[in-house]
Amino acid sequence: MTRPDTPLLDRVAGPSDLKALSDRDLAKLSDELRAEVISAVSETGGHLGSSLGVVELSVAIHAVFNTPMDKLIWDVGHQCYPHKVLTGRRDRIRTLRQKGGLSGFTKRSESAFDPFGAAHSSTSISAALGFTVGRDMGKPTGDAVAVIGDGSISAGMAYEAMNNAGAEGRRLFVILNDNEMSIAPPVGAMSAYLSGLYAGGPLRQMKALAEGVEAALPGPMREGARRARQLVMGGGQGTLFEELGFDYIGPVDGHDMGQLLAVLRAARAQATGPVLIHCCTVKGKGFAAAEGAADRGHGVSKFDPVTGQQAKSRPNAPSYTKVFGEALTQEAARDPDIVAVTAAMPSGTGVDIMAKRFPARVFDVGIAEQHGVTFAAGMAASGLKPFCAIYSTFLQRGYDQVVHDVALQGLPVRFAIDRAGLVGADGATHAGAFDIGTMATLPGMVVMAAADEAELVHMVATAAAHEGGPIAFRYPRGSGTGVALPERGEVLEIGKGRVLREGSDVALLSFGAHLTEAERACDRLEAEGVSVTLADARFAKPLDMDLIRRLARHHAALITLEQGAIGGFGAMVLQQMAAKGLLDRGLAVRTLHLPDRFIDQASPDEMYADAGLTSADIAATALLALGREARVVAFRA
Ligand SMILES: Cc1ncc(C[n+]2csc(CCOP(=O)(O)OP(=O)(O)O)c2C)c(N)n1
Ligand SMILES: CC(=O)[C@@H](O)[C@H](O)COP(=O)(O)O
Ligand SMILES: [Mg+2]
Repeated sequence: MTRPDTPLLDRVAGPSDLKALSDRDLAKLSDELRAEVISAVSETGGHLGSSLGVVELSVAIHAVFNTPMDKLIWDVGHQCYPHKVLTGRRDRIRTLRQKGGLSGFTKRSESAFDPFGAAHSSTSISAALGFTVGRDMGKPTGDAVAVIGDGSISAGMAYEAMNNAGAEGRRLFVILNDNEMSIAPPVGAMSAYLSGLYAGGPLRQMKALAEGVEAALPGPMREGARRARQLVMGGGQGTLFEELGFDYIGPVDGHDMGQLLAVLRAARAQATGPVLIHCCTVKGKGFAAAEGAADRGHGVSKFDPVTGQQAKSRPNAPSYTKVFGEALTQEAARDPDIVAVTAAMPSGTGVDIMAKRFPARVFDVGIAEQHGVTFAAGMAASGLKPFCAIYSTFLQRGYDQVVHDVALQGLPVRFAIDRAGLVGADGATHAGAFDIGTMATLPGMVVMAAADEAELVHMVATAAAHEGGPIAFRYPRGSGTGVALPERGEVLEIGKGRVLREGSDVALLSFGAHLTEAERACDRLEAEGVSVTLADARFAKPLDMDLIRRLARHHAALITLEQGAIGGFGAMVLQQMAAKGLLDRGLAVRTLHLPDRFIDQASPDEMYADAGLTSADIAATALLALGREARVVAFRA
C-alpha cells in the first residue's frame, strides 16, 4: 500500500495515474515534477527553461486528455522533459541527451506517448491536423493536441497549417504556449500582436465556445470571462486566430492548475472544430537562475541545482561561431554594404557580435529560414552584400529558396553554414549532414568548408569579395583547433586547394574540419611506413581538378574525407574524376563520409566513431586501399 506521505510523483507510473488525483494534488504534483526536472537537468544539461515553463501544462494535458490514444504533439520538442517524466521515462530521465539515453526531443521510436518526433520548429499543427484526418477516416486515434510556442508560431509553416485547419474545420486543439521568449527575445509583428493579447488580461476573448467554457469555469473567473467577452466581442471583430477559423480561448495563466484544468476540460467537452487555447507562461518558471537569465535558461550545461551556477568548459581555442562573428564584423567595418540575416539565432550564429556594432545592418527574421533566404536574395539583388547565417540543419527549411530565389538568379548571397557535421547532444535532428551535397549540386554555387578557424576567417573574406554569384562556407559546432588567427582574412583563389604534407603512397583529400583527424591518420600511417600526401580541398565546388589530377597520378590510392552525408564531397570528386577519365588507370579510390543512416546523440567524438570516421578508420581504409590488409589489425585493435 502507498503511504500517504509518499511523493505524488512516485505514485505516477503513467498519465492514467493522474486521473485518480484531485485537482489540488495535480497542483502539488507539478511542484514535485518541477523539482525533478531541475534535478535531472542539473546532471545532464539541456533545454531547461522551456521545460520548466510547461510543467503545469504537461500535467493538465495528461490529466484531461487520454494520451496516448489522444495525440499530444510538442512543437520543437525541446520542452518535453516533464512530459517524459510523466509518461514512464522517469527512470531514464538522467540519461537525457547522453549516448544511449533518452533523446532531448520527442521521438517516435522512444515511446507511444511521442506520436510525432520533432526538434525543428513549427511542425506540430500540421502533424496534428494529419492525425485528425486519420481519426476522421477511421484510424485508431483520438483527439490531437499541438503545443506550440510563441517563437515557433512565427514561422510560415504554422500559418500554412492554421490556414488549412481553419478551412478543414475539424476538431483539433492548438495550445499556444506564450512565454514572450524565443531563444532570444522574440521578434516581429506577430510577436507584438500576441503581446497585445497577453496584456489584455485573463480570458479576454472567446467566441463559439465561449458560453460552454465560461459555464465550466470557477465562479469568479466565469464572471470576469463573461464581462470580458461581452466587452471585446461587442465590436464583432475577433482575434487573428478566429479570422483563420479557430475558436480562441485565452489568455489563460499557464501556471494556474485550476484555470488550466477548467479550460481544458471545458474545451474538450465542447469543441466541434479547431480551438486555440492561449496560455501565458514564464520560461524558466520556478528556478530563479533560469528565470533571471537573458535566455531564461534556454539551453544550459550541467549546473548546481541550488545556485544555478553552470559548469564551464574551458576550451583553449575560440569557437568557430565567435571567429565567424568577429571576422564578419571586421569585414562589415570595411564595407558598408555588408548586412547579415539570422533566423532567430543571433547568438547561436554569432551575428550578435556584428549587431552590437552595426545594429541596423543585422536582421533577425524570427524562425523563418525560408523568408530569411529570399529576403537575403532581395537584398543581394538591390546591391547589398548579405551574409545569411543559418545552421546547416535549419537551412534545409529554406532549400527551395536557395535553389529558386538565389542560385537560379545567380544572386551573390553568402551562406554562412554553422553547425556543419555532427553536433553532439542534440543528436540526429540537428546534424549538419546534408548541406555539402545539396549546395554543391546547384549550378553556380561556390561551396567551401573551413578546416580550422584561420581558414574560416579567410573564407569570410573570400565570401565578402565574391560578387559573381552565391557562395557558401561551412564550419562545425564548438571550439576551433587553436591555430593562430590572421590579422585580416585573405581572399582565397576560388577552386584551389592546398597541400599540407607531401608523400607518395596514398593521398588523403580532406574537405573541412575533419582535417585534424586526417592529420592523426597520417601519423598512424607514417608510423606503419606508408608515405602520405595530405591535402585540404577547401572547395567542393568548383573542385581543384589540377590538384586531384596530381594526386591521382602520383599515388596508388586516393581517399576523400568529409563531415557530411553520402552524395557530398566524395561523390563530387568521383563524378569529376570519372568525367576526366581519372578512374580508368588502376587508382584505388575510397570516399569517407557519414554512413547512410541517422546517428543518435552522443559526444561528437563518439558520434564520429559510430560513423566510422576516426583516425584509425581513416588509416585502415588507406591500408586496405593499398592492399595492405595485414597491417589493418593494428588500427582496429
Ligand atoms: C526550423 C527551426 N529553426 C530554428 C530552431 C532553433 N530553435 C529551437 S527552440 C527555438 C525557440 C522557440 O521558441 P518558442 O517556440 O517560443 O519556445 P520556448 O523555447 O520559448 O519555449 C529556436 C529558434 C529550430 N528548432 N527549428
Ligand atoms: C532546440 C534547438 O533547436 C536549439 O535550442 C538548439 O538546441 C541549439 O543548439 P546549439 O546549442 O548548437 O546552439
Ligand atoms: Mg517562447
